[in-house]
Amino acid sequence: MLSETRDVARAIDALRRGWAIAIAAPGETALTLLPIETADAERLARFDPVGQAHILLSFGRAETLRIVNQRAAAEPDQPVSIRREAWTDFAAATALADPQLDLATPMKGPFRGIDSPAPLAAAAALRLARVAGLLPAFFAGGTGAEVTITPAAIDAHEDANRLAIVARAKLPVAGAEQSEIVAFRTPDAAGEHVALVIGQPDGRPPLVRLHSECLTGDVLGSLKCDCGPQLHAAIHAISHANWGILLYLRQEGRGIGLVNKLRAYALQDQGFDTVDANTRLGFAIDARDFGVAGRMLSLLGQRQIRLLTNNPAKVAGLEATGITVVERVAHHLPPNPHNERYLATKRDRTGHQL
Ligand SMILES: Nc1nc2c(ncn2[C@@H]2O[C@H](COP(=O)(O)OP(=O)(O)OP(=O)(O)O)[C@@H](O)[C@H]2O)c(=O)[nH]1
Ligand SMILES: [Zn+2]
Repeated sequence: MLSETRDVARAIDALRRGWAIAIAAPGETALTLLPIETADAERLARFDPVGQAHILLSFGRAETLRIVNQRAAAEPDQPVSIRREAWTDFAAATALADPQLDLATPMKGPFRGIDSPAPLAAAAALRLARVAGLLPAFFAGGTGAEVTITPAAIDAHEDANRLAIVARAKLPVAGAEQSEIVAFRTPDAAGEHVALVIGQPDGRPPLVRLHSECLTGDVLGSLKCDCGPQLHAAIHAISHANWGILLYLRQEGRGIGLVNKLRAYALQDQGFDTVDANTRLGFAIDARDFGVAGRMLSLLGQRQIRLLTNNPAKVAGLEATGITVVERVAHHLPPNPHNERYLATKRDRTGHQL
């Protein structure tokens, strides 16, 4: 497994450089894949010299493009494969992959859906695109893969159970001077998650906040979301409660990565809300893996917690990992004119208790 997960790291690197990879699932022939976002016309010509390749999109993206209606067999959350027609040159494929171009290129198609020659590999490819921070859209079925991996190796690469504590030190922070920072990582995946343990255990379940990284909110003070104020208010609330844990999870943009989150912001500039923006890009509304948080709490010896959140899906996601949430504690911050719509969408479309 060691060399297989190393190959996944090589595959992620290849995708980001615009090189082809292959995914071989049990019982399927290997599917070669060229990421549309990082390819170019020349690479496409090399990948698909005779025009045999097809295009692989996520269900949400295909639905946005009105492709799935023509495919009775299409099932939600299953990737959608369409034929590469004579008109589907590199520029046309880019317009299929990137929703930022939807308003500029409204006329697309006609499309012809096909049965994927390798559905398990296709689904794994879309998972890997998210991990790589790329648009989930590929040319598939060409030649010239740099590396071949399996879906199981992708899962192992992302396996939260492989997280371990790698460093810990005292870290006095504003609002909580008696704090210790604990760093976690896995042998493979890039994100280094941290926990801030505030105060001393007092026998009661800790007050816990799961904070997902938000560069724009946490560092730049963005007013588009509520992350920055929530982060600081959480530290104060935990400090006030005597003891608890802030988990700072490297799951930017609810797990789609910074660049894709900024693409979602660009779609919001065009009028779409946060939920529709993610769907148009081809991602789940919330792509986070709460197994990471569950594993971190277990490693800190805390399996019963009080959770600071307005998001019932977070409670459910954590409980599914074996952590008991004895109490949900609301975490409301005053809205501002820039995040009013975002907060309303969370309330109306993702079940937040606001
Ligand atoms: N994809 C996407 N991510 C966003 C957007 N706005 C904020 N985020 C990300 O959402 C995450 C914030 O989630 P949390 O603070 O854990 O909040 P939550 O799931 O809404 O639930 P609470 O615990 O109630 O705050 C961060 O990773 C942000 O980067 C957006 O418009 N699109
Ligand atoms: Zn934010």
